[in-house]
Amino acid sequence: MIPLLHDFTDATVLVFGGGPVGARKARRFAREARVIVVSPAFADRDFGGAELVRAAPDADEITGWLERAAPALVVAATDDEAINDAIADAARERGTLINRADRSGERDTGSVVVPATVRNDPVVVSVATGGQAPALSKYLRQELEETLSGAGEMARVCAAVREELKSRDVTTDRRRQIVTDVVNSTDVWTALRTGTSNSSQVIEDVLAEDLSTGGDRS
Ligand SMILES: C[C@@]1(CC(=O)O)c2cc3[nH]c(cc4nc(cc5[nH]c(cc(n2)[C@H]1CCC(=O)O)[C@@](C)(CC(=O)O)[C@@H]5CCC(=O)O)C(CC(=O)O)=C4CCC(=O)O)c(CCC(=O)O)c3CC(=O)O
Ligand SMILES: NC(=O)C1=CN([C@@H]2O[C@H](COP(=O)(O)OP(=O)(O)OC[C@H]3O[C@@H](n4cnc5c(N)ncnc54)[C@H](O)[C@@H]3O)[C@@H](O)[C@H]2O)C=CC1
Repeated sequence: MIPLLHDFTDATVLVFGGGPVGARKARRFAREARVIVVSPAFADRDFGGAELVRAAPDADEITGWLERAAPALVVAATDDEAINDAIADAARERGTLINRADRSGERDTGSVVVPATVRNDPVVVSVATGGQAPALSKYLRQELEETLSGAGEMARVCAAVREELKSRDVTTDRRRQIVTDVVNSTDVWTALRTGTSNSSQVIEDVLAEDLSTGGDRS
């Protein structure tokens, strides 16, 4: 499987199953998509503001739900394997992406996996284990949270520095070198992580340094 980032803005995600797993998937997609969760019962969990629809569709009613909701992605998170099979079949029939929460290993066309994800916006890192050890994905996600601390700020610093240097009379090679130096600078990481210097201060310092070295460091 090959990881891709998918923009779900303005799209609908249809989740079947209102247990803890359905809730987790709903929360995940609700940060971007319109999420509808269909289930006869709902766990006392946070569904991320998703629309909850109380119903227990039979296998032959699933296609109707997909036609009405026209989702970009369907999540099968019920505890009924036959229903999950019907959901996967109906999604495949429509060419809709399908995530089965009760399967790992071999996957059919159009099926997708939800990886463990850590964000420090706009930076995002996802982990998967080929379905072999979701608990390991979760563990590594927790480990990565520390590594990613300050990475969002660092991304904003790099973007601002690149933008500003593009408008100055600086060669491409030199611009790339400066940005690479910033990313590799322990001092900048420490400043951003500890808050001793904020991103605008760091940007100012880096650009002042460029001016003072006359732009001929390449
Ligand atoms: C294939 C996949 C399909 C998919 O759901 O997309 C899948 C399938 C299954 N998960 C199962 C079990 C558990 N899943 C978790 C947790 C997570 N599972 C997630 C993803 C995935 N799970 C996809 C593969 C990702 C990969 O490749 O690693 C995460 C990363 C993302 C998310 O769901 O949001 C989220 C962590 C989020 C986080 O915290 O960061 C825990 C731990 C816990 O709940 O604390 C357990 C119990 C411990 C264990 O068993 O490992 C079972 C057995 C069910 C049973 O025994 O009946 C199946 C079915 C099977 O294996 O057949
Ligand atoms: N991918 C993952 O991370 C994990 C996946 N699983 C798998 O996911 C399944 C769901 O896990 P939980 O949420 O813990 O189970 P659960 O049993 O707590 O929840 C299942 C939900 O499906 C609903 N449901 C039953 N029939 C339905 C129908 N016809 N239409 C819509 N909803 C229906 C139930 O009312 C219940 O709310 C498990 O059976 C297991 O196979 C379990 C743990 C983790």
